[in-house]
Amino acid sequence: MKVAKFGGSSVANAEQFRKVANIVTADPERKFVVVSAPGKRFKEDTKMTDLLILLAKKVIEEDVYEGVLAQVVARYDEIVTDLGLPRDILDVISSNLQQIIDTYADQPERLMDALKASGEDNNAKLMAHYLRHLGHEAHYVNPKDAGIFVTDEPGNAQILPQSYEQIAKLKERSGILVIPGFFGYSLSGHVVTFPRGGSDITGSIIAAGVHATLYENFTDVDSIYCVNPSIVENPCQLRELTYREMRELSYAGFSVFHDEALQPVYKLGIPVCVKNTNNPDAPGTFIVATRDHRHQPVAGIASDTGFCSINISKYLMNREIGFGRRLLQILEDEGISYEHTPSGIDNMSVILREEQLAGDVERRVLERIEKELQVDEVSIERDLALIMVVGEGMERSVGIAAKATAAFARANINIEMINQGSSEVSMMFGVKADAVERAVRALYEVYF
Ligand SMILES: Nc1ncnc2c1ncn2[C@@H]1O[C@H](COP(=O)(O)OP(=O)(O)O)[C@@H](O)[C@H]1O
Ligand SMILES: N[C@@H](CC(=O)OP(=O)(O)O)C(=O)O
Repeated sequence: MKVAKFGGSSVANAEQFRKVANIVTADPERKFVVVSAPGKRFKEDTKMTDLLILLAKKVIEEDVYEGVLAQVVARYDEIVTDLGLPRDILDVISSNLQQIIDTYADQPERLMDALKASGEDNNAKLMAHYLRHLGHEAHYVNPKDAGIFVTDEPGNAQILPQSYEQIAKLKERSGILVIPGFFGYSLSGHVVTFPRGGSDITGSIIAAGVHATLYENFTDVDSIYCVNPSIVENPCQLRELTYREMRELSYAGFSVFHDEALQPVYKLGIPVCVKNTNNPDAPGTFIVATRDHRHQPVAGIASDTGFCSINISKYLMNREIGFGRRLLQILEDEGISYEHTPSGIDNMSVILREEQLAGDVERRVLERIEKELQVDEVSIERDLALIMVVGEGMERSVGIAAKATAAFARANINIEMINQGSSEVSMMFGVKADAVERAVRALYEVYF
């Protein structure tokens, strides 16, 4: 049995719904279908989730929200009308949205999560309805009914391990089961969403729970490419990636698959296949436990912007036992997570996402570092981008770093920092954000 997850672009309008129905019904193994909320229909379009976030903000700020609510319903109306489904479904959707607004008007976090989740919830109801309309046995399954129980962290849920036992029972149900992605329920019964892009996580949870033979992740590209296709035109397609490579690449910027979505499946060795809804005959990319990396030690190059580096120097830092711990404790006290900590004998840098230093946080952190650690100097370097070169074969290949540094030199790009983890599956380069695309292209030239 397979789990097929369809991303927002795959369910953005009626034409996409038809493609999904064709794909699902073409293979009787595709029993579990996970859907996202409608995504963008064209480049400048707004994703349903973003529309729902705007709606929640308007309600929270006690602003006029009816116009945005009407836009949300209009998107479903377009799908219902084009598919020729009965219009009373739209009344159910409208009253469901109004009920969420009325119930949680004075609980902003709950309202935000419930409205965000409604995007996938209503879309899953529509998809099940459409499959039945075509004559197939299909059922909408609410995540509570499926057994998806999560931590109570609004917008940042994590699956609770006890969920899997109940999810396994889905196998006993008949027909195609359509499950909304992106959210679960806390043990106290509240809707809680995963981080953005989290429908991939739902698909993986269901795949692990039912011990699927394959988790198919349908999106809008033929495969995972070795670099982001918006940076390099027509880059090489990857046939296979390992779980470790994909985890590193998605964390570092390959937004095609959520970086937290591999955790449920990798322990069970369930393969993931990323495929194109618009071209389902293309073989796609398989994410598996091992691959033959002899001919291609580097699997991919990912990049992301929005980082900064807190640079600290103190003479004889190397003699001060506990310096690193006390520095990281300051960040922990502020709830800040960090990415890397490159260090020298008398200096240490902490690289983190810039947005975490918003408001008063930056001043507090810098003051505490100066006062409590008695440093000689502390400064912040902004507008950094991180580039991650990833590949299982890098560990056994000589000259990978040399190729990168030579490529940067030829392109006249200054490397702000270099870091390599002990697993040697990845190598990180920090550059100024305005040079990142040139840097990725330069690396692509030498590795592929
Ligand atoms: N290395 C990569 N390979 C393929 N796609 C990538 C890569 N990096 C970024 N992407 C982007 O990811 C997009 C698909 O992810 P997403 O927009 O989340 O799709 P969905 O709507 O199916 O959830 C692609 O259209 C592409 O622009
Ligand atoms: N709709 C949610 C969850 C999701 O996974 O969407 P998509 O499959 O379109 O990335 C979001 O936009 O974050």
